[in-house]
Amino acid sequence: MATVTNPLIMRVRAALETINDPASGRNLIAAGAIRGLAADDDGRVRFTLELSGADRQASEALLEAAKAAAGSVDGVSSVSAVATAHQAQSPQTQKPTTPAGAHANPFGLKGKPKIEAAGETLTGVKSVIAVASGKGGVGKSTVAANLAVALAATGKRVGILDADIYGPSLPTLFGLKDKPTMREGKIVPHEAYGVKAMSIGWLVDQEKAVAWRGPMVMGAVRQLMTDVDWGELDILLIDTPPGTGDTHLSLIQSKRLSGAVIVSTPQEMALADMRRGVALFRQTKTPVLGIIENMAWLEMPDGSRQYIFGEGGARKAANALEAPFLGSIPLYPELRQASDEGMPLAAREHPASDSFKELAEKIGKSIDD
Ligand SMILES: Nc1ncnc2c1ncn2[C@@H]1O[C@H](COP(=O)(O)OP(=O)(O)OP(=O)(O)O)[C@@H](O)[C@H]1O
Repeated sequence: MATVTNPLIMRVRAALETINDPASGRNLIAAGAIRGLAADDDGRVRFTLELSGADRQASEALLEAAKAAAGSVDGVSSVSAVATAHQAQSPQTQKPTTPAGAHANPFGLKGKPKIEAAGETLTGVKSVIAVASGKGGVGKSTVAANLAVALAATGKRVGILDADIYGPSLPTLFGLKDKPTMREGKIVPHEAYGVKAMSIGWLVDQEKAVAWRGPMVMGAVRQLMTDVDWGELDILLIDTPPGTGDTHLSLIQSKRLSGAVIVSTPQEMALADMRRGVALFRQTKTPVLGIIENMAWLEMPDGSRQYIFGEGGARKAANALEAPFLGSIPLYPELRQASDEGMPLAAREHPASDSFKELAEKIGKSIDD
């Protein structure tokens, strides 16, 4: 294999390495799916995405993700790419109800109901909103859980689905340890703090989940969207794993996302990853409802602010991306403590609750408009 020395191409390759090919379980570069990658002096990048185990819908989603990843690289002015997918199954033999590349029953549920076709899922749910972050550990799950509680307090019927397969935190954040029950072949979500709550952590043994590859992850996400009895909801928040991977692709493929909210700290490293997330959602025509800055500052006893991760970075990045800036959540030791104790701070009196309430009102309004 020829050695790549063009720095722009090397950066694009690195970006493409963050996208997984669910069929092979390897990243697009390692899977050899990227062919003819080239860039000219003006930063115009082109490549062909060659997939052998994906159907048209899956390859379209992967193509969009690959274009978004390449397009988010510094120095890239445009991306031109096409997919040449070979059908994994012929149209006659392909089952229309399970997307190609997705494992049909990763939880091994007994009496597993039929996975419905995309478009028929979550019929009682008005808006499905993904909560995403480019980087891990920025407080995405904490924000999602508290936002759900704050949204419920505004009178909306709210559900939260913790789809962070490799690090589910909702059981801890809501203090719910018991597995959910089944009713008429559907999983019944827990109810806590006025919110219907479901976590992949209740269904999957964490030690096994770390070894899950793309098809299992995609199947799990599909099942969580279709096999949970959400009933009638105004908003379903989906807490996704950090980065842009199989979970995001499954959600995009389901065509049920009404929008995405992106959480970031003001730190430049987190913002760079956040831009990639924004690019993915935009390229797949998922509206970015806005950006939330978490851990924005630490309030000192004298009332001054310490900007531990830098000042105002997420607001500036949101402006540059022309995405709505929804607001900032400071660093509150009580927020961490309440999360560890399984009692979301948004359910109590605290300045953080006011911040979550403001965010909830903005998000509620953006989906009502
Ligand atoms: N504003 C905040 N103030 C204080 N602590 C916070 C704040 N936001 C999050 N935390 C704490 O930071 C840690 C990481 O938060 P969290 O698990 O929500 O991040 P995440 O982005 O969802 O992580 P992952 O990458 O594992 O999905 C937790 O201990 C949480 O309690």
